[in-house]
Amino acid sequence: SVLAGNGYDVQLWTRSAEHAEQMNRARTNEKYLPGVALPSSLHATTDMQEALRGAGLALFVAPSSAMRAVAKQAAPYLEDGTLVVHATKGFEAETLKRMTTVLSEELNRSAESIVVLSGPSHAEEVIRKQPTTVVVASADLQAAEQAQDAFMSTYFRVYTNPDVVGVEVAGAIKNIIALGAGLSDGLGFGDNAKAALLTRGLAEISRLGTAMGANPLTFAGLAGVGDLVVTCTSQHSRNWRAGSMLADGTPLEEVLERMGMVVEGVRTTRAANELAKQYDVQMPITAELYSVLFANNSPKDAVLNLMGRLKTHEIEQLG
Ligand SMILES: NC(=O)C1=CN([C@@H]2O[C@H](COP(=O)(O)OP(=O)(O)OC[C@H]3O[C@@H](n4cnc5c(N)ncnc54)[C@H](O)[C@@H]3O)[C@@H](O)[C@H]2O)C=CC1
Ligand SMILES: O=C(CO)COP(=O)(O)O
Repeated sequence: SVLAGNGYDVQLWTRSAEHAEQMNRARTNEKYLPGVALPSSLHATTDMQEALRGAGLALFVAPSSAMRAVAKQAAPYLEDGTLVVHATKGFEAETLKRMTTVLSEELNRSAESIVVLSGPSHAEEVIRKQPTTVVVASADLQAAEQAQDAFMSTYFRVYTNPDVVGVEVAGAIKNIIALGAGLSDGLGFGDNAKAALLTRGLAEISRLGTAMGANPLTFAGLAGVGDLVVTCTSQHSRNWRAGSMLADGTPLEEVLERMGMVVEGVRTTRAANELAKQYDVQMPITAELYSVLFANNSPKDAVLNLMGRLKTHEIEQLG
């Protein structure tokens, strides 16, 4: 909708013929964003070749679990001059790879040329043209600026950042913290607990991100603090909602079924738990979430474990 509003002809690819037909007929997306009119220059299709023919820009936004499969389907039709952007928040579960790596491998182009778009941007608000700010990151500044120009509008402000690793890690890990914030609210804890989760969650994001090569300043930006705040506090957040349902003892499978939309934080918790080992960094909130999601630990015990950790410094001591 943002791109269509900026005057581009947009082809929205979906695997579901029924969904494409519904959107083209009713000019709304009843399944995911009901009741809001879609721009007239947006056309839904299930034909990947049609979607990519002559495209100036291709935005990949499948769930992380489907990114490789979707990129595989796109690869034969993607033209050399098409700018590749993605807005997916997660890692590939089996390989722990970031999304730019997965796209680079499947699309047979350098990871440096790919752009990631991230930041606090719930679709429910963007489609209603509510003021939103995001960041586009790429090792190639020209590519980032091309994406910035394409998406920038009166209600959608876009910043560039060269730190792809930082932006991708922040976007993925904040979903774990949002699950925790939902759990905390669901357990009836207050604002102090949520502020603690956000702040110590940011410490976890920064620790893993910098170990993976990110610029620590990225985590103070839109992809870091910005997205953490929105996902931990917004009524729209799928991860927050899933966390709050888990708090009352609803089994994970049932929570995911009831959500009916991707809850990236669940798979990301597994991936981040592995990455923490690989990079030898402490991620206590992630570890407790892992134990709740995958080892039947109770949310209350997870809180007790976090509060009962050995005393430590807030930041590393100098000298
Ligand atoms: N919803 C939001 O406000 C935002 C979402 N994101 C990110 O965008 C990504 C997608 O999230 P949502 O659109 O919210 O999820 P969603 O669950 O609402 O929609 C996912 C779409 O992907 C399709 N899909 C799933 N598996 C597929 C496959 N194997 N092949 C083809 N299509 C497949 C589904 O049919 C559905 O149309 C996630 O990584 C999320 O973190 C990022 C910013 C904001
Ligand atoms: O990343 C998002 C907003 O920026 C969406 O988060 P949820 O998946 O928790 O809704």
